[in-house]
Amino acid sequence: MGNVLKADGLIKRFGDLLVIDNWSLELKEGEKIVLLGPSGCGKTTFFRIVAGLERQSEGKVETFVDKIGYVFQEPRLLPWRTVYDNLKIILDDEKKIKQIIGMMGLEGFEILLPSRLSGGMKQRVNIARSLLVQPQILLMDEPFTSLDLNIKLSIIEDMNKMWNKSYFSILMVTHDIKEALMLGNKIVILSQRPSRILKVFDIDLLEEEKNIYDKRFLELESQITKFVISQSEKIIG
Ligand SMILES: Nc1ncnc2c1ncn2[C@@H]1O[C@H](COP(=O)(O)OP(=O)(O)OP(=O)(O)O)[C@@H](O)[C@H]1O
Repeated sequence: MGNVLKADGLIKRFGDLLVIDNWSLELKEGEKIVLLGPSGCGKTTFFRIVAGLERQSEGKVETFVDKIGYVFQEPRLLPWRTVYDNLKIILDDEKKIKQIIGMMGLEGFEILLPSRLSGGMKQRVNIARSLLVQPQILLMDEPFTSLDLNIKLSIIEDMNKMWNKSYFSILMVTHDIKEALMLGNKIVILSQRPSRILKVFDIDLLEEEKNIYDKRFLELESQITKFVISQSEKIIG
């Protein structure tokens, strides 16, 4: 498996403010990495650097693909266009649109305007838009923050099914350990700003263990929670 993304000794400052302090990270083909870190530690800044919207201060960030998708926290749908047309504007290909509508659980919603959709359905359309162009890397910046747990878990389940079929790489940012465990093959724990990579957890949960009541899921959740708390106590103490 080759790398699709590689960050090496990445440093980012805004004026005197050191935000990202020496991150080195590799995302491999078909890998799903979740960045878990406190507010303001530079997660969005990292995504902006990867997407070419921001420049690093020092170090290297390389991508080895030509298509990167970006899912923002708030769905950015055109309010005057239907669900179908919000997809068509990205890619005018009826077959692919129908396929993605099916995979993201949007059947029956095609002719509705975004104002008629729940927050979860809006985010499903938003993700469908990003996946329509078949990106090799999908960046997801806290896409489920405003959604109820059962809704976010059901969207992640559908995303995992899509990933099983097309095998793109995902880099997601979240504050939520359950969400991270449901999606990620790896969870990268970040410190407070100036942020460093504190630890990387390899997640080897089987498909049937990706369930918030599963014993191994709960064990991993508790292990990661303990680690995160021990780190924040170090800072407070
Ligand atoms: N263009 C900018 N100019 C100056 N400071 C910035 C700029 N962009 C971000 N910052 C600062 O960099 C820090 C990191 O911001 P960033 O949005 O990357 O954090 P984050 O980890 O994504 O936070 P959150 O989880 O709250 O979204 C913050 O202190 C922010 O104020």
